[in-house]
Amino acid sequence: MKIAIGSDHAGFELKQKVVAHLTEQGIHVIDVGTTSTESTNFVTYAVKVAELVNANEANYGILCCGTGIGMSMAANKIHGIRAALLSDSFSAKATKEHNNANVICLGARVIGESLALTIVDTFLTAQFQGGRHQKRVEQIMTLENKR
Ligand SMILES: O=C(CO)[C@H](O)[C@H](O)COP(=O)(O)O
Repeated sequence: MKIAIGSDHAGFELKQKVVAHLTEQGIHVIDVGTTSTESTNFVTYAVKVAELVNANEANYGILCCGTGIGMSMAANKIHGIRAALLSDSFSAKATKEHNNANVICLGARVIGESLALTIVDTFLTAQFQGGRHQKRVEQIMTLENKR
């Protein structure tokens, strides 16, 4: 499995924790930056991660900013991306099982490191259930074709 990950300055420290956590598990991580806590703009990293997911160079994307909100807004503007802003493990499981999310967004100023890592693990190990959810995911994808 390959994971693309990115953050702005506010999400940088959490991103580093997630990178270390995934690398320890032998997961291939593509880190698109940022590389410090120096102020930067989150949209740049949301686009880089989204493009890696769309190019199938990464199976999933993880985005960290202060709230996760801006990252989710930006990522969801990119064709093919279904980004979920997560702050609990129930939703982390459900968004893979029901929505087949391909990007998750975390708010470093909202949730702690431990919960963030639990959310990441829960999302990555859950499986899309298909069935009744397949049509709903297709309906979401149809929406972006109408834009
Ligand atoms: O959460 C975010 C976007 O949703 C950003 O991380 C946040 O807006 C950055 O704020 P600041 O420039 O004041 O550190």
